This record gives sequence, structure tokens and C-alpha cells, in this order.
Amino acid sequence: MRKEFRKLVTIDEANKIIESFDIQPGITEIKIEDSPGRVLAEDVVSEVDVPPFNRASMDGYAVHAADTYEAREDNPIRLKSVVSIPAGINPEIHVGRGEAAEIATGAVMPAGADAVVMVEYTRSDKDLLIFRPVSINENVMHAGSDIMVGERVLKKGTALSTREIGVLAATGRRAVKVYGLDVGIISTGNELEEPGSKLNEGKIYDINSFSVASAVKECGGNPIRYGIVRDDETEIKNVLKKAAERCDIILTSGSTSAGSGDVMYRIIEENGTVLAHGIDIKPGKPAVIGKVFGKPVFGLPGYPTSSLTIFNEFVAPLIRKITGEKEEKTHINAKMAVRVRSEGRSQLLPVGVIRGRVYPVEKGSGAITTLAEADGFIEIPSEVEMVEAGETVSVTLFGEVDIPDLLFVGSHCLGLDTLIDVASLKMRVINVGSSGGLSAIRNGTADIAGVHLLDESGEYNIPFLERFGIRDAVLVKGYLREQGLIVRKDSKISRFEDIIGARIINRNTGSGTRVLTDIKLREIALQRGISFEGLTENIDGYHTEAKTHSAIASAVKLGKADVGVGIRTVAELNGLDFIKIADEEYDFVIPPGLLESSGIKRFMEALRSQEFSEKLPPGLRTYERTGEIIRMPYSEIRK
Ligand SMILES: Nc1nc2c(c(=O)[nH]1)N[C@H]1C(S)=C(S)[C@@H](COP(=O)(O)OP(=O)(O)OC[C@H]3O[C@@H](n4cnc5c(N)ncnc54)[C@H](O)[C@@H]3O)O[C@H]1N2
Ligand code: MOO
Repeated sequence: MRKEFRKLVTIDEANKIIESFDIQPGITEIKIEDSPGRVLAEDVVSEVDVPPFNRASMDGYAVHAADTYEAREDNPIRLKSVVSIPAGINPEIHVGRGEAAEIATGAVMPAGADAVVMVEYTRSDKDLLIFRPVSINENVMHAGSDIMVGERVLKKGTALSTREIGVLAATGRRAVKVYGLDVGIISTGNELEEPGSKLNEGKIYDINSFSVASAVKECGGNPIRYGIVRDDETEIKNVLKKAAERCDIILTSGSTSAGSGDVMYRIIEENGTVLAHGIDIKPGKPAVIGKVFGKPVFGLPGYPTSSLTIFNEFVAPLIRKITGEKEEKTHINAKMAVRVRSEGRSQLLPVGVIRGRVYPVEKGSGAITTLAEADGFIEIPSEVEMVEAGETVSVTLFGEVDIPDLLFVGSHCLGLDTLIDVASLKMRVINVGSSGGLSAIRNGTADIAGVHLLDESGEYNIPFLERFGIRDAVLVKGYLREQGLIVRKDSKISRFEDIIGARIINRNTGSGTRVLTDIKLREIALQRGISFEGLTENIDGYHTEAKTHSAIASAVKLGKADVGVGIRTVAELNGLDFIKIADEEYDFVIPPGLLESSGIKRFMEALRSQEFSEKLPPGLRTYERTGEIIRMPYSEIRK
């Protein structure tokens, strides 16, 4: 039987349920170097004096201060140099009046001496000459002056940071008691494999148990990974039971939703209580909250961003409350760069903040890079359907916001990574496709757009500037990307015409690659004297659209199609064969006012450099037009 969601609980209702959990922190002893971020569960009382003895705080000579009072630059006094005292020994000597003992910084002061003259103010001939007087205790650090034996150096409840670790080490502590909370983490899914192992077909690497475990640690909890558990009710139940015996809280991921294999709520119900299944929040709706085998359990959704969002919203505050770990959330107000639609649920939308403008990170909750590329999130209440461009929003930040040298918006290409490295630029890349890049230039929100759009006429990029209403930007010619047929190594396909009888995977309408495919097909239709539609009707897979070059390669690799059109780089990275059909022109669009800015100048230098040309990955190459600047009006330079 499939599960329909019960009524979604509100965020407040979910928090009320969580508040009702009575979880006491445990106490664990950990090595001091592992303790930053943790909260002390004991008073730390020093059992030693720090320093444990009077020591010299400068290199020089241990003396009786009274012997030096008459010393002057032009009238040094003479003392008898007796011994030399290195650090690390207990000097069993007595420095008498009229005597001096050479001493190293940190060495034990010898008996008798009460001050140290810095070596700079002395000179040796047969005696020691002293040119400046010292007062009693000058350049001497006294036993216990840093920490006194019996002193409480750190109070229970202190959040430990690197600064406190030094104090612990100084008092001789190797380990320290901190509050702990054992948090069991279980990833479920037949499709999951451990990172580090080979990825078999149809499988993906387990993300959640790693991201969630490190998030638990950040909150002062002690993550215990139970690894990957297959979608098998008995297996999941057994691991839950084992985790409940040891852990204070259990976190599972996956299997929370409506599919037939999604059984988490049922296992929890059968072995405890489901307190909520479904929260009015996006992402993360199908989350489960309950108790299983007597322990609080959170069924986090399988989607990586959903899973971390539910953790951050509901689980992190709970763990922090118990471990005493603080979190300082920072908020900034900034203006939305684009309009955002929201529907129904309260939404926590991941956003990037770039120069005070807020951009949604559009990859969705199934992608882990959604959070990795975000600087924070904005909250959109359930009743708000639209946040307009220009509206001021409050962003909850994940950490410090990086200020980039240049903001790139457009179609990402592997060559861009090379260019960024060669230019040594901190470039923020917002990957929204060529059209998105041109819109950003038109709206004045990007410094550079990367585009590779092909017009039916066969011309790259320039016609689109006009089409997008861009009148005041320059086009900088970039580099060439080899486009061609991507086929398996054993393929009989050897030229473009061969795709007519094959099973193909096509690119999405609007993409440059699709336009290129159609131009080539039109030529064939013309040669054969048939209509374009007549030709494409008979191509198996013509209407199956993939949105990325990688998706084309994946379909060919997995045998879902025999051929697709894409770039050489991706074919080679996937171990596939490539038959070149054309060179695609990947160009940059830049507002003219920025051409003289230092960032763009560095970018242009790098683009035109030998180094860039040599470092480009296979399938990409510079040519005679690389770095050429085309100014408005574009039509004049068109033939
Ligand atoms: N018919 C419906 N389908 C879905 C609904 C719905 O309401 N009706 N909700 C969607 C939403 S919203 C979310 S969020 C997900 C949650 O799915 P589950 O918790 O059931 O998770 P799975 O189906 O097991 O996996 C979803 C997705 O995430 C991948 N995954 C799972 N675990 C991991 C992991 N540890 N590391 C990396 N990736 C993981 C998994 O392979 C799937 O691709 O459901 C929607 N569907
Ligand atoms: O709740 Mo799901 O997380 O919207 O993707």
C-alpha cells in the first residue's frame, strides 16, 4: 500500500514536537586538539604552575640588578661571566655579587640572580661589560604568573576555541571532558555506493551520511555513521535498533516520500511513533519526525539539499541546545536580482549574494551544489507567490560572503575553469546558460557573459545580442569547441549522415548544439529532396531531448542511444569516440565600461596568452580570432 502524506505540519508545529523531546547530553572525553567547537563538561583546574619556575624572558645575562645600577653607555660596569645556562636544565649554581651567568630565553633563573640584561646591552672582552642598568625582576617571568597551581583556568560550559586549547596544553591536559551527544546516521537506498569505491551503472555516491555527519559535528554532536543500508525493511529495522541502543538521536536519509520503496515512516510507526510525516517547507517536505526503539528519530529526505535543509532547520538547533554549542546567524538585507516564483509551501531558497544583489541558486533540492554554490538562503512564507526583482530581502548567511573580482553569468564551459586559473581571478560563476547570460548583461547584473548560441544562418552569438536588445556591450571572441558525434568505441557510425538510421539522443530546443544538428539535417533533407519534417520523423530519438553534453554522453555510454551530438571534451572524459562535424564559437560579452577595469584586463590578457592556449583541455582550442573585440553596431561588421 502506498502512503499518502498526512496533513503537512507547519514549521511551528514541527518545532513544538521537537521541543517535547527530552534528551540529556552525554559526556565524552576527547583529545584536546579535537576539542575546538565543543563545550566543556568540567571545570579545568591547573595542577601545575605556568611557568613552573622563574625564567628568563630574554637572551642575555642573569645578574644582581643592584650591580648594574651605575651602568651607562659611556661608562659600562664590569662583571665576571661565570657559566652559560641553556633552556631545559635546572642550573645548580649561585650567581654571586659581581657575577653574571649567560642565559637563554626560557631557561631557569639561577639562584642569586634577580634580573636579566639583554645581550644587546653587553659586550665581552675578558670580562662582561654592561652598558645599561636593569631593575629587579626585569626580563624575568615568575613561576605561576601565567597560571597558578590550583587555579580554575576554564569553567564548565565554556565553548572551546583554539585559544583555550593552548591553555589546556599549558596545564598538561591531554584530554578533556566535553558534552556529547551520539547521533546515529543511516543512509538508505539500493542506489548508493560508498565514495572511494567504483561507481557501477545506475548507482550514485552516498552524499548525505557525510554531509549530515559533518553538520552534526559542527553542532557539537558525535556523529556515528552506520553506512549505507539497502531498501529492505528488515535490514533498515535492524540497523535502527542497533543505533537506538547506542545513540541519543537517529538520523536516516531517504525513503521518506511517496514511492513504493519509501518505507521509512512505516518502519518507524511499527517500531515506535510517527509524530509528523510531511512538513510545510520547501525543500524537505516529506521529512519524518518520530521515535523509534525509544529514541528520537528524524527521517531526512533523500535529496541532498532537502536533507541538509531539514537538518539545519530542525535538527541542528536541537543538538546545539543540548550540547550548548552556539551559532551566530548573520543576516543581511539585499535586493533581489531577478524575480522568483514560489508556490504553496514555506520556502527556504538558497541564494548567492553578489555585490549586494541576490540570485537564486536554481539547481533544485536534488543537487548538492545548490548549497555549495549558495551564500545563504531567503525565507519565502507560504502565502507569498512572487518576490519581485529589486525587492529587498533578508538573507540568512551560511558564512562570510566572498567578494569576487568578476561576476560571470552564462553557459559554463570547462575552458572557463582554465581561463580563471590562468588569469588568477576570483570569478563567481553563475551557470544559467547562454540566454541567461545575455539577459544578465542586458540587466546590468553581470561583468561577463559566456555564450555559444548558433543562429539558423550559421552565425554564432552576434545575432543574439541584437535579439536580446543589447546595444551597448562588446563581444570578445573566445575559443573553439569541437562539436561532433559522440558514439561508443565499437560504433559503425563514421559520418553525420549515419545518424539517420541510428537511435539518437537529441539536445534541447534552443541549445546551440540542437541548432547545429538541425542545420546539418536540413542540408541532408535538401540533398535528398525531402522535407525537414519528413526526414526527422524517421530518426529514432529525434524528439528525445537531453539538456547537457554530459547527458548525451551518458545516454550513449549506457546504450540508451547510439549517437548524440556534443563536444569532444565530454566524449573523451567519458571514454567514448568522437567524430568532428564543426567548430563551435564560445564567446564572451562584456559591458564596454568594464573593458578598462583591472579584472577584465587580466581576463583579456589570460585569454590571449600562450599559457591559456596550451592548458585548454582536449577538444577546445584558441584560434586567430581569440581575444578580438567586436564593438557596436554589430550589424556593420557582419557581412
Ligand atoms: N510522487 C512523489 N514523489 C516525490 C515527492 C512527492 O511528494 N511525491 N516528493 C519529492 C520530494 S519533495 C523529495 S525531497 C524527495 C524525497 O525523497 P525520499 O526521501 O523518499 O528519498 P529517495 O526517494 O530515497 O531519494 C530521493 C533522491 O535522493 C537520492 N538520494 C537518496 N539518498 C541519498 C544519499 N544518501 N546521497 C545522495 N543522494 C541520495 C536518491 O538517489 C534520489 O535521487 O522525493 C520526491 N519525490
Ligand atoms: O521537499 Mo523536496 O525537498 O521539495 O525537494
